[in-house]
Amino acid sequence: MIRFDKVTKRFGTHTVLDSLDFTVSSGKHVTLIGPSGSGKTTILRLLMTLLKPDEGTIKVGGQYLTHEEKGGKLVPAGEKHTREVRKKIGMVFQQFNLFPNMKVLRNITEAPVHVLGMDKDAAEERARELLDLVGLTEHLDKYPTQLSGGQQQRVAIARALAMRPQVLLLDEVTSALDPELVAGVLDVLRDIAHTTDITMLCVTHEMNFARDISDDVLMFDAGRVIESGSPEKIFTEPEHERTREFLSAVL
Ligand SMILES: Nc1ncnc2c1ncn2[C@@H]1O[C@H](COP(=O)(O)OP(=O)(O)OP(=O)(O)O)[C@@H](O)[C@H]1O
Repeated sequence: MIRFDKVTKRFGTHTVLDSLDFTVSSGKHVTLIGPSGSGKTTILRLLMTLLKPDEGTIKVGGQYLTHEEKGGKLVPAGEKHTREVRKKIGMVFQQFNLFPNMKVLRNITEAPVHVLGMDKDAAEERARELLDLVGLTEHLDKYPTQLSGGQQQRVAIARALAMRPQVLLLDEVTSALDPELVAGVLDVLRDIAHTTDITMLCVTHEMNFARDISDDVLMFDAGRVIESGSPEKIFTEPEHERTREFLSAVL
């Protein structure tokens, strides 16, 4: 579902991703862990097309994201092509990023109606289902500021799902929350992971979160995946010295 093929990303002379290869199969929940500044968020920003790779290709759902095939050749993608492929991806950010001037229900229906051209009633029906899924049915008529951080993040999850993405990117989604609100958000994500066939790629510093929802954990260091495997393997029997050092610092 996601394929990075020899992706290099530089900021000036700093090579953040160094000929990076990795894949996330359809329906899998994969977590990226690794030291701060190692390039995890850069991977998500590339997928959101907020950044472009300097070298290499990225595929989502079998289609090139930043390139397209024309006359048998691979050329940089036009905006229309990128927008189409990008629609397969939803993202939840650390800082919820809800529209402050819109009530909860409208936060969720806005993009389906105005970007996908969905019928307003159908979008509202779907939004109500999603609010039920994230446990916020009784809050649909409130503004974001009337909700706790955990509730706002659950709205942000519903909003991302309203676009019916095939892939959900989660960037440090619990790190801006007070500790007592983390569990509610994790429960919702666990539920989504277990009851839908959505592909998930998560970046997190919370190892319990990684353990809870991942099929696979990718340990990332100096722009490359240095080790990958099931959460049990990575957390209990890491093979690589850098993984052991990293885990002993964070666990
Ligand atoms: N727009 C940018 N311009 C210049 N340098 C950048 C930019 N974005 C990221 N970087 C640098 O790229 C490196 C990787 O950043 P990134 O945010 O991807 O790391 P990370 O692994 O997600 O870190 P953290 O765990 O702290 O969020 C860092 O050294 C960062 O300073």
